[in-house]
Amino acid sequence: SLVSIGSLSGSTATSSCVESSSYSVVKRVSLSKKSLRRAKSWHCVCKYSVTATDFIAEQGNAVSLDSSSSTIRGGSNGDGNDGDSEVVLKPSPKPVLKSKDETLLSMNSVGWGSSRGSGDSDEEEERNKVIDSLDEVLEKAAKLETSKQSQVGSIRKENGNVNKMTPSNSYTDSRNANSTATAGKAKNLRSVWRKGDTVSSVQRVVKEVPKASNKFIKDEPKTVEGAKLESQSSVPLKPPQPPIRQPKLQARPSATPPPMIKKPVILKDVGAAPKSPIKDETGSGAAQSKGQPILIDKFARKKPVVDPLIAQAVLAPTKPGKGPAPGKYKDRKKGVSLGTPRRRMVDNDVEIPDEELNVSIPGAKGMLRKGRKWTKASRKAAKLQAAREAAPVKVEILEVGEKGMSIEELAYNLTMGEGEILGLLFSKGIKPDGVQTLDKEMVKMVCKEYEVEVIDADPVKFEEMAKKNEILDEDDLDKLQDRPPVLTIMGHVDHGKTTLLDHIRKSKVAASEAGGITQGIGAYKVMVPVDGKLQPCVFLDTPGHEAFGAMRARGARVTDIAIIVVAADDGIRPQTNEAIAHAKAAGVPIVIAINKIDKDGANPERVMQELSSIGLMPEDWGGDVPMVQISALKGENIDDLLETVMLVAELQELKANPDRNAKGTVIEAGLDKSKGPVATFIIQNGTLKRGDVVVCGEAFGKVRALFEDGGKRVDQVGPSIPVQVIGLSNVPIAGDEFEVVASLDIARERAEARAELLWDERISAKAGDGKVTLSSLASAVSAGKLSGLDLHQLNIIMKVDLQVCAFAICFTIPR
Ligand SMILES: Nc1nc2c(ncn2[C@@H]2O[C@H](COP(=O)(O)OP(=O)(O)OP(=O)(O)O)[C@@H](O)[C@H]2O)c(=O)[nH]1
Repeated sequence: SLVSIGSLSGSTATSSCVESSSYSVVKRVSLSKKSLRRAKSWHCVCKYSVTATDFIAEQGNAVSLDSSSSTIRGGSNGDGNDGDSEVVLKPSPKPVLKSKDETLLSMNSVGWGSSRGSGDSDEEEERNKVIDSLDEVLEKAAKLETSKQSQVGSIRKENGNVNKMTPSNSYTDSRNANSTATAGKAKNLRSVWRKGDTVSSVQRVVKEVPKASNKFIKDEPKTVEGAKLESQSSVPLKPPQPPIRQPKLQARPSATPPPMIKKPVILKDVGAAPKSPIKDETGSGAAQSKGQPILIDKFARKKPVVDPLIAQAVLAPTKPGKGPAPGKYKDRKKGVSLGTPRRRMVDNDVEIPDEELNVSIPGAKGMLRKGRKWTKASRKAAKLQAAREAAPVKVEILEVGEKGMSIEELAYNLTMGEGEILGLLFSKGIKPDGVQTLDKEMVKMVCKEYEVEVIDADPVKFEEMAKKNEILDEDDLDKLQDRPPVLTIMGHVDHGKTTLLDHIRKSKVAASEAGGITQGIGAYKVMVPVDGKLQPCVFLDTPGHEAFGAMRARGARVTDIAIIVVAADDGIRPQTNEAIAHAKAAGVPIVIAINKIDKDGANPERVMQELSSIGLMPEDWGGDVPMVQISALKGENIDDLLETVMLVAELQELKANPDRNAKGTVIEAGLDKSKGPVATFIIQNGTLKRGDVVVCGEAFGKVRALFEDGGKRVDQVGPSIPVQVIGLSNVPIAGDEFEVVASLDIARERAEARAELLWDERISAKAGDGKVTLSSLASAVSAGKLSGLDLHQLNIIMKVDLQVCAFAICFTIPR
């Protein structure tokens, strides 16, 4: 009997063994598909063999089976339905378990012997495909075995039945012999698989398979399989590579993918040692025949290969003795010796510490007790250094408070001895025996002798500035809105402040002032063009006369930016310094307006030099103080000044909460014949409305009317806007803070409490004034007002139109 397995694509059968009946055989085979499938259900062995055949048929190939001796007709399957189909099948032989070697031997020698003898290449190709299909059969068998043990038992049982059913059939043709061998091989492989040693069997089975059957593995380098085999056989597999690499490592699928056999995914052991090329070749064929998806790290070969000798040299610890001795060389930057801790004591090389380098000690080298000598020298040097650093520096501007200054402190600031100051006082006819503290006027007199400028430094102003910052409450923080800036114009008298404001307001205030001197704070809301857009801002005009220092201080407290006007033909004058001191004390930015540049004798450069000498460095010279040269009379550069001021204001990020009760500061107050008590408020937060109940100092009342600076009556005013208020019980004090309260009772209660507090302060102040001290006497003498202790006091009642006028005359409030 002969079995011919060939490539019968389509209806062409090329088999030398069945030449005469090739067509009929093909027909039979095509008819036998169903029968073969049925045969699968007969018994296990038959199933295995038929499945292989069936698989080949499904692949579009026809298997010609011919037998001259024994033929099983389709009607013998037992169901009797396939009587018309002529199935040529040899019953499966009784399975005989063979050893692996026997199975393989039979497969190689017997199973393929006939086809080899034919020498037909088509037969070989067909044979290879059959081998692949057999592998598929093995895989399916293994699946069945492992998934359902119960089915395995039944299958075994069926095998026995099948064997019993066909005991008389003789297996003479080679096809059946091949089927038997395949079935035996399947069992052998299955048993081997169970043992876990899949490598050896798989390797041997695939060894003979041509490479054409597995195209997708062709491209893989042979070294990969070698590595795989070695890792399989001897080295345990490493954990699988991260899944990210897998898509890159998989081989590209071919146009007609070969049947894939599910095998354990084998990853290349990247870290494994390179394999010998001999193993690679054998292993490659095995892998290809299996059709296993082999994951290869394509980048493994690109990894730098380190020469073991070099690696050993790098990793080896440095040999001691070849490098420099520890501590031999020093780190130049740190001056610390490498490898050894820093030593304080010196050796013969004399390592001198930095702090001792300035001291020269003769004969230090080689001395036995050098450490002590150096220590004493360093102490001496440190003392000298400290003395140099502690040396007083003569001040050019001295801030003096209302309480004056002690002789010791004044002597320190003027870098002279106390005796020199006392001598000066004696020379002036003042005998300050036992006097420890000089009042403000005496300090001014002494400083004038030594050409030191004295400015007021009232700590109360700082406290009030702190109060100013407390204008905003926590509740306002999330309701803040932009508010117009409040700009205060300050400077020495007649330097052109009012003229400047007149030009900005297009008004003639300066011409109407009594004596040409400003006597109060004028508050004006002005619309200033900024980038072609009018923006509101508020100007406060303060008096420049010496008598109105309180006015300037008050203006500085409520302002956001101080504009200091300095006449270019006059330079810095006392009230210029005072205004600068107020602005600094208030912590507001300063903009310098160098005015009257149109006048003959104007020297703006000199003014800038003077300003820089007192700490106001012009921006043009690299400083941070903006200085604009203007002519208020002719209107030169006024726009530049306004632009600069608004830019500074923008940086201030001025905010307020208009949606709350108003609070602010009284900047001016008086008694009008027709209106009664009037006060000018500047709103610093919230909105003041007509009908609000306000309290400011000892005064309180309900707001009956509100007037803007132009005299226009309004119902309410917002933040930063100055407004004249009518309806107060009496005239408040300029500088008092005001706020809106809920009711008149609350306002009255607060006002009475405030009045009691002021009364106590007044009594204590009068008691202090009644004491005649040596200091006050000396001050009076130095002022040239009095001589001797026989003082005559004259009470005077002044009638003034504005409260500030009384301030200017008396310097203090005559309560
Ligand atoms: N040539 C010239 N004269 C000016 C200029 N600015 C002001 N003046 C004159 O200087 C004089 C004083 O000007 P005011 O504006 O009153 O000076 P002030 O600083 O306001 O004076 P007080 O308010 O009293 O401190 C006036 O006669 C002005 O005409 C200017 O730019 N050029």
